[in-house]
Amino acid sequence: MENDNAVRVRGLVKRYPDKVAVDGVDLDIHRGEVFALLGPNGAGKTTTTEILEGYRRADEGEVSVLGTDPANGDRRWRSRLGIVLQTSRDEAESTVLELVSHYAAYYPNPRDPDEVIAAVGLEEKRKTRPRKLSGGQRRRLDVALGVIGNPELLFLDEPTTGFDPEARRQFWTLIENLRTSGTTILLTTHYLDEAEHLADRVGVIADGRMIEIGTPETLGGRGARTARVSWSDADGPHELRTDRPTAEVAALMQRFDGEVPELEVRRPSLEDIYLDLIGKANAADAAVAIEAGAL
Ligand SMILES: Nc1ncnc2c1ncn2[C@@H]1O[C@H](COP(=O)(O)OP(=O)(O)OP(=O)(O)O)[C@@H](O)[C@H]1O
Repeated sequence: MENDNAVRVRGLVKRYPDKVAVDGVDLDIHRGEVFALLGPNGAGKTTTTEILEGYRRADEGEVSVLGTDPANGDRRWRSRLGIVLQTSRDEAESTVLELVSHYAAYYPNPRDPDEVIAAVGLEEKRKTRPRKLSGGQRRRLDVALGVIGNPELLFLDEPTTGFDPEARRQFWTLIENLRTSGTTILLTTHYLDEAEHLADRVGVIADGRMIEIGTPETLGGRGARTARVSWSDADGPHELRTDRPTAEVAALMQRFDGEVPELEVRRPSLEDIYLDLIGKANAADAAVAIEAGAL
């Protein structure tokens, strides 16, 4: 029987000749959640997801995706996945509608091509050939092809790279709708606001290792970190750190007898926390290298 997790990974290792790309990763992705994998360039995100998708073989570890080891995944198993790769395909001579319909025919239980095209905001481009689409529109087409098979688990590798802000917001709505309909989603992204907006949980990977997994609100102790209250007066800008920002703001209001100039209350953003985690991981690696006499 399949367990409750869409993805279960234990001790995953992948070595390339001159690099350990994935170095003992553990990961659970619950059914129905949006999980964002974050990490700097070269951290091992794509390698990890490609192993989950069955495109690469693990060297060590246990991997289960929808109850199956991807190394043994058959066509039926594959039809339950949706995959949106980083680089888009270039099917030259079909229109958007023809292409999406063509992909639909590969799946036992596809979505309606017109509905999917509308959901990604390409209705007006139904009759257009992909090479005539803008970069952002092509990405939407990629997403349409990824979801046409009505996947239980959708892999999205940097899906909104090249999107304008409006397209990104529309895409987020699409993902939220997929999540509502029960699709499990593994997202890799370099946009921390995207992870914050979409993900139930995020995992931060650096140099092949999973440094931390948590919700966007609590990662790296974020929820417990102190707030910064800043304002200005005749002496210039001021800032203080406090666990009781409301009381500080109330005191400032009294002092200024109303409006506090340039008042701002700020808690660490997910980006602050992420950079902190990555910085600590780099520092730990450097310390190990010094100890080993490598630096
Ligand atoms: N086919 C390969 N042969 C050799 N080394 C590889 C291969 N694919 C990836 N690597 C190396 O493995 C490491 C992890 O790469 P990976 O593509 O998984 O990182 P990533 O986190 O997805 O990065 P990005 O954010 O840039 O997409 C990198 O150092 C990369 O150079």
